[in-house]
Amino acid sequence: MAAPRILVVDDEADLRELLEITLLKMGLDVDSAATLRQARALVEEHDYALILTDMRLPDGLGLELVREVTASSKAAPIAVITAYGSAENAVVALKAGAFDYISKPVALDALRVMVRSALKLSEAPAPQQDGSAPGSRMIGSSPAMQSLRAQIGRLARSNAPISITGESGSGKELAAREIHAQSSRASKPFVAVNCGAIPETLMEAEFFGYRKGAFTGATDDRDGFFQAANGGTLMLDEVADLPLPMQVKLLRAIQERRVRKIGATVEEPVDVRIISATHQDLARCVEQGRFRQDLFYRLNVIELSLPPLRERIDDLAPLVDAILARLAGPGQATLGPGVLDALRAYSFPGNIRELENVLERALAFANDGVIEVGDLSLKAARPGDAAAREPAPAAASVAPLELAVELEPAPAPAAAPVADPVPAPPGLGPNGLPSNLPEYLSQVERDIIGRALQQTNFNRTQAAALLGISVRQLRYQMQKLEIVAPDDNA
Ligand SMILES: Nc1ncnc2c1ncn2[C@@H]1O[C@H](COP(=O)(O)OP(=O)(O)OP(=O)(O)O)[C@@H](O)[C@H]1O
Repeated sequence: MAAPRILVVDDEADLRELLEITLLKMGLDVDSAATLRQARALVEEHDYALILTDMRLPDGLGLELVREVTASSKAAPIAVITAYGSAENAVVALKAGAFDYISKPVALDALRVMVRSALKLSEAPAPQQDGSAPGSRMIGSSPAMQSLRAQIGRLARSNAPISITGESGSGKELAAREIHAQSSRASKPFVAVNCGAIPETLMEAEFFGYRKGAFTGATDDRDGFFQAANGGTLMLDEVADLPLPMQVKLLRAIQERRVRKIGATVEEPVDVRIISATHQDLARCVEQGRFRQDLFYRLNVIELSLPPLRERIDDLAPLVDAILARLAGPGQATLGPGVLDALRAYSFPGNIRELENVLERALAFANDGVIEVGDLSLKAARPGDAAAREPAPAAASVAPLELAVELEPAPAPAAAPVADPVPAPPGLGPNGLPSNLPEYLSQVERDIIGRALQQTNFNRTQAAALLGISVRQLRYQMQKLEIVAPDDNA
């Protein structure tokens, strides 16, 4: 079999030669061009496994070649070589369709990694006729889903950072996994990190790892998320929750493609593709000074927006079938009359995760695996639920099982003093005082947080805003008080 053929486009003879030698040593065939004109002629004539072009050429910009190659039917992966410190150029090239970029002075180890990654693209599994990838878990064939699949297929052929936006539970992580699975990185790890769930003090160690003895308790060397995802994809979920000091460190790691473990003296190269996701408006976070503009610019090279379930309601029936088959076994559960219509009429603020929870709960109530409208619990919260004690907006009407269990009222309160106009909260003794103050306060806090979550349909950002605390504080309290939201177990 012929060796893959690479085209190097650079007017600097020394650099061109260095690249040629490196690629030849990797067992590849190499053509080279010193101008755009020469490059165009070669691209016309041959099929390249990778094109590597400098940004500035004597007769034009490498960016022009990026645009032409990306638009052509051949669509070979094309990577750009950018001058040191010109991050903007790299971002512009990635947006124009470049597969990846490499900065001058060219680090040969990084070059080799990039070339191997490009070569693996041709080995990636081919999409099926409907545009879905083999083994895909993504269900739906609505126009919105078809367009999403096509975008995912294109994005999988690049190393550019992607920012996925979409409502809670709309499938952001699933889309990120799909991109990874269809990419040349598929055989390497996909690591998803919930940025809002890591205590601030542990962040650096979690992301970059540490050396033995770096701090008290560091009894062994440990890798961080970057090392764990090396060669693969690192998904930063709820990226808007990253504290500002960590944003600076993350930006550096992304730009330099190197990280330093805590306590280490040298940096190590890492090759990860970053996919970030949030249900917040990151641009707004930038305006509000909560998110660094430079990091936003770096993460947001390509945007992928996931439609909410209510905007692709045609997908509801196949989704219900697939979820029921997964939960009960194929053909074991069916829908009674009117159930699909009831589901179609519902707005699903929690999207597909909420649909999964609704069906799981309904199955628990269903007789002989036949789900009736009444089993869906789409309208009223159960008596005794936190939501039932407080008027909640219509959208928050589903009483999720897990939270309901967690929010079960505390042991029956003793009678409140007769003169007291306010009913005594649960857990108070006959003297109107709690017998265990910390336990009592935890219960009050648990109850209030539960109500805020119910009212906002488990949107942690909104719940935190209602309570005047940060999302981080809310997550921390939820963890401490063992409040489990339905989506935590999905
Ligand atoms: N198109 C789809 N087909 C089948 N299942 C889906 C689809 N989209 C999402 N799901 C399922 O819905 C659930 C939620 O998806 P996912 O975790 O990807 O959402 P998310 O947007 O990342 O959520 P969050 O905003 O809470 O981080 C998962 O169980 C996922 O497998």
